[in-house]
Amino acid sequence: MAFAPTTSPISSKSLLNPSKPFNPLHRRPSLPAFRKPISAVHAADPSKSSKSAARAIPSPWRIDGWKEKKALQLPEYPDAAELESVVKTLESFPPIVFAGEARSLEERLAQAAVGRAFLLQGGDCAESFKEFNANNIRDTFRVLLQMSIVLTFGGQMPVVKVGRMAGQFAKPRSDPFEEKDGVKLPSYRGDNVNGDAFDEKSRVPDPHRMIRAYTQSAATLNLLRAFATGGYAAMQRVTHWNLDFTDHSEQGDRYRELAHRVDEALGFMAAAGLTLDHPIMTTTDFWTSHECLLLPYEQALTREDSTSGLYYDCSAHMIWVGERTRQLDGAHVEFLRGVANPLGIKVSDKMDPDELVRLIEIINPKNKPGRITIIVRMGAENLRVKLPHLIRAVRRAGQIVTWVSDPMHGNTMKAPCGLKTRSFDAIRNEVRAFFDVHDQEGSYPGGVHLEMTGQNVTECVGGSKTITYNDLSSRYHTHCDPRLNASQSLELAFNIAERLRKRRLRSGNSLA
Ligand SMILES: O=C[C@H](O)[C@H](O)COP(=O)(O)O
Ligand SMILES: C=C(OP(=O)(O)O)C(=O)O
Ligand SMILES: [Mn+2]
Repeated sequence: MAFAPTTSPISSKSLLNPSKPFNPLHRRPSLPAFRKPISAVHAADPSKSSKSAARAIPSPWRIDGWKEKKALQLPEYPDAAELESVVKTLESFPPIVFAGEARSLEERLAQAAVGRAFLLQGGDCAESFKEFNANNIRDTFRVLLQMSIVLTFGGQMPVVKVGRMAGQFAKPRSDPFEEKDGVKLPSYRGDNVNGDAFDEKSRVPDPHRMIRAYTQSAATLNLLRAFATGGYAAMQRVTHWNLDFTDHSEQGDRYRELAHRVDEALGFMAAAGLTLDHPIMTTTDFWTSHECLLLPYEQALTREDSTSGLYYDCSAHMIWVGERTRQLDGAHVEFLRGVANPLGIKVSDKMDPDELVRLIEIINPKNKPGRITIIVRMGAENLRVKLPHLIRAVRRAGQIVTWVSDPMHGNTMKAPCGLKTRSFDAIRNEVRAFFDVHDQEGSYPGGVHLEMTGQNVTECVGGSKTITYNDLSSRYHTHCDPRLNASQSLELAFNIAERLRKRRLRSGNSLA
């Protein structure tokens, strides 16, 4: 349970000494044994090239070893001493999450890898300092709860809820500069780095922003924990989670109908004498995640876990490497291979199957189930062509991964008004293609990764409460990419639930 007390406290020794060298291959014998590491298999196979054998013996990992590699998308801070002092301050702060929580998420993701659970990962493209308030946090949490009920009902399997929340503050950009009316300035890179106002001062990277991001993440997680365990998320409140503006809409009605069915089932269970006040019914599991981009911040929050001897990036339960920073010999991959959190890898149509296998081998040499989630984001058409090759290569290599669809980032376009948008139809089509390919390949669609909000924004076009290009500017609040609003998110959840239901009926499979 993510928000239950951890069984593996962080040692004070490690808090004082976060930079002790550590080799991820030297794990404690008490850890569960998994399959033979793939690197070991390769090393023992004389037919493998010496290049492959060399890959099998990675150099020992150090917490700051990434600094010796090429790092893309990192800001250049004007004052190195100021950066150093902020990093020192962050190192002295408590971790935001505990290692034990990350481990329990990894176990859940291992279930999703084999079709026994489904990941629902969602939240803002970029959290912001300006929009930091309780209502925003509550509304996104609430729509995720609603979606998870819809998905649980369709799939009849546990839904693993992970927010792009409490730390999603740093953004990679396609262009290092932004130009407006003949003025050229460095691009906005997320509130953890610089400001989004279009003036020279705002765009200068400021390390002190990392302190603000840390405190906002801690406060956000505190409220999420309170909602998750303090009664708000109790199953008996399933009919209360409707958002005001979905009250009189198609998606609101569909949700209400389903919530009443759940409510009736709870009534039946209570009448039959089953206790509904067990924590399973009164609390929920919720984890946090963000892109592991701003390495000085991530390093500063990385601590050695005294129980396992492993290093965890305690800025979030799960972190992922972005499409733009996943180079095999790059700084981000170097950092990630040494932290024991469950990790995501974003994958576009540019990913070559062999490269994916090598990347997985680098960051999961022990082939630990649940450690690697492949987040596919390439648009429906590309996906139908490319994903089968990726699935086959990974399967051939014997690697265990959780396949997840991000139907957002391969579908970004410019509306005639100049705003970035995404069409609901294109998003739905990519999810559909993702399920079709897994049906065809006999593999498992393990989850979805969405940019979404509980607010009634107008950022993506389409959906049953149709948003047109003309509507975009009325409530376009995102700080980076366009998000699904609450109604569009629910609508997509109903679509996905239907696919999960069909798979379940076809396989005659139930978890019971
Ligand atoms: O969120 C993802 C990326 O940071 C984003 O898609 C980049 O957007 P850009 O192409 O406007 O830089
Ligand atoms: C930057 C992101 O995605 P990608 O790396 O897939 O472009 C993101 O998830 O916001
Ligand atoms: Mn994005």
